[in-house]
Amino acid sequence: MTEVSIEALTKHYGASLAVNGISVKIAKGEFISLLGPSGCGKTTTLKMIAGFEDATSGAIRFDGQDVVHVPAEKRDIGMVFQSYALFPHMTVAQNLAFGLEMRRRPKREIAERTARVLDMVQLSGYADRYPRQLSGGQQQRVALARALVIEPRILLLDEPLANLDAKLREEMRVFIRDLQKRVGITTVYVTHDQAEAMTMSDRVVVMFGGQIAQYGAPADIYDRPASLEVAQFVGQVNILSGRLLSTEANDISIIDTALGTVRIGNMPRSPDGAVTLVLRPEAVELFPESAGQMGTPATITASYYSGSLIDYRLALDSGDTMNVQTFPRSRFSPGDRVTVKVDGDRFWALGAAA
Ligand SMILES: Nc1ncnc2c1ncn2[C@@H]1O[C@H](COP(=O)(O)OP(=O)(O)OP(=O)(O)O)[C@@H](O)[C@H]1O
Repeated sequence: MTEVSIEALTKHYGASLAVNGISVKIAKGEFISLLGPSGCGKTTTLKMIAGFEDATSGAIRFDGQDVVHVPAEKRDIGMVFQSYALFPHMTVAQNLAFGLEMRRRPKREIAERTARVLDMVQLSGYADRYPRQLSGGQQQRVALARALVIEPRILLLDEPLANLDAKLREEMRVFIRDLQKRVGITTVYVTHDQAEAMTMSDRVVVMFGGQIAQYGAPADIYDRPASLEVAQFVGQVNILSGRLLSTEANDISIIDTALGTVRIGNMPRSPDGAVTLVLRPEAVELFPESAGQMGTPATITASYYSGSLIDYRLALDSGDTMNVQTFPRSRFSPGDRVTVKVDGDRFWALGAAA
């Protein structure tokens, strides 16, 4: 297993800055995702780790050794692309054997390793098929097998599931993650799909405009986003403006919001006392007004049913609007009067220390 350390890595394409001084440490055997919108520099970062692009400046270390000047073929990387990139005129077994033949491994070893890795990706019976005789998901598993059969130090995947349909994509997430854990290989995964990054990764690097906006465990990024941009990129969010009323001795701030007073720890100091709070739609509970619960009164303005969940839009009596997501246990209709309740620790103040 290999530790990867990226330090102040920068890439210019002419005058444009694709990657702007990013630093990331990836522990041995860790699975991290580079997550961000199109053009944020994910693929360029991956290509620099692989050695397909030269860095303009900065360091990339594998177990402490700077590989910036090591050519791609000597970096010992396994790579999987969105497009599979299988050799169409070769069978599955030949596709897998190719990298080992290039490394001049003995025939017997090639046969053994190919069979073992095909078994790992559950394609043992498919060795003699050609790529065109396989489904998209099977082709991607062959691409994964081909990357792993050379027993690389690091596995790099660039949007590997983007060509698959939604259901298969979800199955493949679990498949790749399980396989990665079994093999125990340090892995960097590029995606613009937040659900994919969240479900698969130990840690997620959120990138915007060539820079790192946040690097942390999925739950930290979701529950304690570093900025509004991160909060919005990784899920739906309600934004509430608040006003600091007072601060208690234990550094708990009391904040006035449209949902009542909220207590928040480690708040950043703002000169005018203004605070921006974020609240995930599923952190909100709704009760019929007739139930007489304590909370904030509101009216349902729209509802969207999606099977397992319902999304509501609602208008608070104060005039603020909110999105709420619930299980379809209690069904409300537009016009219904409701009481809104939120557990105090579900609020997150932007700029607060995580
Ligand atoms: N070979 C190149 N020459 C010039 N500019 C490039 C080149 N490759 C990438 N860029 C630019 O660098 C920036 C980062 O591109 P990159 O492909 O790394 O983004 P990305 O986050 O992977 O996006 P996507 O999800 O669309 O692949 C973009 O502005 C892109 O236009």
